[in-house]
Amino acid sequence: MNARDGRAPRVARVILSDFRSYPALDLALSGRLVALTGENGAGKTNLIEAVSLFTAGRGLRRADLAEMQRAGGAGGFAVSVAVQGAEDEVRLGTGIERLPDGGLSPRRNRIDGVAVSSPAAFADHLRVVWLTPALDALFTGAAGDRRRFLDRLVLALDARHGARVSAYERALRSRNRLLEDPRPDRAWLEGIEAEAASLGAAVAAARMRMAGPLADLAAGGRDDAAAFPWADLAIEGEIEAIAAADEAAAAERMKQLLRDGRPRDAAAGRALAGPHTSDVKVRHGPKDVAADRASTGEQKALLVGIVLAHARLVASVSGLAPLVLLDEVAAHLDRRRRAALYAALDALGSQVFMTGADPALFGELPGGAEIFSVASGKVAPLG
Ligand SMILES: Nc1ncnc2c1ncn2[C@@H]1O[C@H](COP(=O)(O)OP(=O)(O)OP(=O)(O)O)[C@@H](O)[C@H]1O
Repeated sequence: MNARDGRAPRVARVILSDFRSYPALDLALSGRLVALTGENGAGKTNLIEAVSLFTAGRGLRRADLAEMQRAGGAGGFAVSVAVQGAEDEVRLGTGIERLPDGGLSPRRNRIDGVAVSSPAAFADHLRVVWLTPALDALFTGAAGDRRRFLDRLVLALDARHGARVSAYERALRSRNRLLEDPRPDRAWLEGIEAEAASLGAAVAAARMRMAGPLADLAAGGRDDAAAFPWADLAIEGEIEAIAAADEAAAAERMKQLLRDGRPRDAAAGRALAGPHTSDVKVRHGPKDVAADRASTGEQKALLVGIVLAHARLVASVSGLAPLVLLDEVAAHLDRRRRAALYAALDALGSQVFMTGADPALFGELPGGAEIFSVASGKVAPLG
């Protein structure tokens, strides 16, 4: 599906109150390409982090909410966005409040002023995908970071995935605690292992449901394939491999792994097998990207390729062309790749927020793009 044929919601206004470096901001946006420029520490990432909160999870820094309240502010913070959809505008709000006893409220989320229990509800109105410098080490860093990245890709499609992963990890922890007892209650142990097994199989199946179509979509001729080649994400996990064909069989296998692994896991204090230990092997053509020592710019181009394919997948599955947040991406691409990126983003139909210290990075942006300068908690059009 061409994203332009579907719904392509656009953030038309961002209002921040006591969010990180912003005491108060009310920013109107008229376009689909938004570039934020300004010196290091100016607040560019803070602004796109605020927008990233309108997804399931904790946003693009994965920070604690308490950390987001402005230092020196009254306590708490509020972020809201006006999202212009195909027919109407909807106001999404999130934040934490300072309570009379001095503590902080739980996160409060609202859609058009009506409370919703979880940020997952925002997915009906807005999907958001992002690429940040934290992902620069994705190919060469720890397996846990690749798993989290994979789960984030799934989460943008299926807002329940976060709860599924947390429930699986909780079940494993309960089972591991039971194993600390030399004579654990057998029925209880089997019950909790069965629960962990079915949750683990569901996590694995959700990953595979995302990875297959992502690869298919990336393989299907992209104009930008020369600039942003496809990096194949091969999930290396036994349970995932089984779950791809049969989730019930994966749950059975996982149950068996837990049962057989009891002595070993008890000694280790953790479960040594299952989808929480899977890895993602990233290949570019016949090459293993980690072992191949691709340059920083080449790795960035591969990451952009993944994000573009993911944005297209989110658009085709959800019917909503996602908002794309690209933090400090442009600076790491050569001129040819920058031009290809801007053309690809323009064709995608998504709204895009980009950051970069140097306004010259955004020189090739198509007409209609808005470039802002960010400084000391203020955002003003450049020009
Ligand atoms: N809770 C907070 N309260 C007040 N200020 C904060 C808070 N959290 C972060 N900041 C400030 O925000 C600034 C960082 O902003 P941000 O990361 O958005 O910068 P940036 O413009 O993206 O810079 P760079 O180009 O270096 O990435 C820092 O000066 C930091 O002290």
